[in-house]
Amino acid sequence: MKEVLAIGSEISEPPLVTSYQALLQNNDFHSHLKTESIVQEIDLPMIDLCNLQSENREKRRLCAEEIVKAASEWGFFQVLNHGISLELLEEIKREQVKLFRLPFEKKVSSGILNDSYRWGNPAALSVDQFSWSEAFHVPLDKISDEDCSHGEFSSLRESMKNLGMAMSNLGRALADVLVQNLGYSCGNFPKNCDEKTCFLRLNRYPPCPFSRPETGAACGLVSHTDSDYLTILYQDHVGGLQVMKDSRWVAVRPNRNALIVNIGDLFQAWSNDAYKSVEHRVITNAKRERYSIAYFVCPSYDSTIGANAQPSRYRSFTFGEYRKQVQDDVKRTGKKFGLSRFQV
Ligand SMILES: O=C(O)CCC(=O)C(=O)O
Ligand SMILES: [Fe+2]
Repeated sequence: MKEVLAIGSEISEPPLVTSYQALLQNNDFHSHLKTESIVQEIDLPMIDLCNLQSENREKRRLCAEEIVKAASEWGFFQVLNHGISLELLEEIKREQVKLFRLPFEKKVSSGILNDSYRWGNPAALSVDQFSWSEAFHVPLDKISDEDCSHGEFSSLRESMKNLGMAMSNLGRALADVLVQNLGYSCGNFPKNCDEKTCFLRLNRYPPCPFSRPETGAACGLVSHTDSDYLTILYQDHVGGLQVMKDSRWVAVRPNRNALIVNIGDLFQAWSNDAYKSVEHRVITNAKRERYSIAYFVCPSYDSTIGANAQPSRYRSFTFGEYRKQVQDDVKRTGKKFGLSRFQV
């Protein structure tokens, strides 16, 4: 496969084929493609959030019950009437397309969006750790930085700011429901989550010539759980997100009116496993590129995350310790061990 990247080149694709050359030449890759089973497409539980604001107490109670049930049984759900306009979501998608069409060289080296461009998976040691994607990963407070404006991208900055604010409100409303359900007051949770610690990630999954979606190969984003409290995701119409349900992968049918919400590791620990942080991954498409945007609710690194209920299934740890353990594990083994490292 041809993938030449000359200095000063205008090519916008990251050199994924070149970076995975050794893995692609390995026979394992082709046997891996054959071993996965067919993945069924499903609709995630759908929750209409207009009932959360209802004057009718019973409607509010039922809506909260649906959120709690989905967070406990699936760890993933979709929300409608989430308070973020379709216009804003479509606008950010247009801006995202423009951003990723920049030449690769520029994305890597011009410091755009807080110098947060990442691509592929440098830690990949085998085919199942293969990541066919590129992303910008920006803390909310850096969106407004001068560095992030970059002339032609001032409209991107504006829509990211608006989206960050709207997603932060939505995240808080959902966290309130989940916290109250466990009998705690919602005022101080999630603790120490603010503009410095929460971030937006703009994802792009280039078309992948090795894609076999019917068998679940190859990965745009390897199987993982999110290392945060809560994630809110907007995906385009292409599809590719898969979620682990009852020990099987299921493919999430895209819905342009809905946002996807998932529980992260920190909420699972905090809730003493009442809510589930579930493995998910993204499968590439052979012909079409895919875009998504994720908002991650994270606390400051010195925040302590412990389970509240006793006996606690987790020892108390800071978010900083958690991140470091995850990074060390990934570097050493190519895999994230996550919460299992902190179980008592
Ligand atoms: O792009 C997607 O659908 C999922 C992204 C995701 O899981 C993540 O960024 O952690
Ligand atoms: Fe994720």
